[in-house]
Amino acid sequence: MSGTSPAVEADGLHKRYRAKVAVDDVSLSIQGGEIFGILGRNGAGKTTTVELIAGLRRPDRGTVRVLGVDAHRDRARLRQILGVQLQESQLHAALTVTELVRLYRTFYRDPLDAGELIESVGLTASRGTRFQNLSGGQQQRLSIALALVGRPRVVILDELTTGLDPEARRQMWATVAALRENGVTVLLVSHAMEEVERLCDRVALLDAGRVVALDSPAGLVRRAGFAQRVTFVPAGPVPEGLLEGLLEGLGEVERVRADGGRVVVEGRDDLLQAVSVALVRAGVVVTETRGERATLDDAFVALTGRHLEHEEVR
Ligand SMILES: Nc1ncnc2c1ncn2[C@@H]1O[C@H](COP(=O)(O)OP(=O)(O)OP(=O)(O)O)[C@@H](O)[C@H]1O
Repeated sequence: MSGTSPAVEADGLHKRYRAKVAVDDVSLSIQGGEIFGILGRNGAGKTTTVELIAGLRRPDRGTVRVLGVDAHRDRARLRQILGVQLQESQLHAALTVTELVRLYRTFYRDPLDAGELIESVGLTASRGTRFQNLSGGQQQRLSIALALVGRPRVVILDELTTGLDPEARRQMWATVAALRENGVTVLLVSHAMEEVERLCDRVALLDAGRVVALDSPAGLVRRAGFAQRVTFVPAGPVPEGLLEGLLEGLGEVERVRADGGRVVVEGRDDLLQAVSVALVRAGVVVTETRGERATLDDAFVALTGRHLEHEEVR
């Protein structure tokens, strides 16, 4: 591969399941050594997109090249350069960690050493444990190990931290960051914006099968249209329009709106300080004051009118 040709080039991908268009004209160009994220709501078409890139599904239209290899015409060569960890991998439940790694080693010409690989994902102490008896986090780590066993130059990881506790999630992020250090290109599918913001060099936001924006995480967050947000609840009744009038006069404020009982102020710079001082000076008592940066979710709302993550009932 020359230094400038992309590691993954997907062009005009389209996939329909009967009446449902899952992927609608998706084109992506991923550079070597990038951690590239695909972020979207449940059902946005993320998994279908990466299955098309991995050569596991045939597109109705469009082409995929991974390091120059046609993903649909040359599956045998693709398998040697691409590692794939998909959601809910179907592994032989009765085999142990070591047995599974040994089995997968036989699929590749120049596989990694079994013991070193198991060590690198922190499973040495569990190497004799059957897959079905591993914790969720251990199963995830094993599935990453199996995606890496053939020394792939490109790796696809789909929802790698879903269902993991915070500690296991952080370990997984460290594993992915280490892949980039070794020059591996990573295509990371997620609906968790924190994960994508931390790890990815660039992100494609997918909605209803289409790429609605593609940029660095910071570049995407700028699409939110504001940098800071302050919310608070007035302690008592406030005459209508008073707060809006007071706050809209501040240089840092871009927008003020009511959201139920809360007041939401969007703007920039040290918004929290500016708003707090103005409220104190005007003698308005407030509670539950919170200042936060704009996130990828705010950008997603600005682009699509909907939130990224479902409002799940907890
Ligand atoms: N095998 C299939 N047959 C029919 N419809 C499918 C099939 N696989 C996916 N779909 C539909 O296609 C759309 C895209 O699904 P896909 O799994 O690619 O989305 P996703 O963004 O990965 O979602 P999730 O985050 O829930 O995994 C969804 O509406 C889904 O219901």
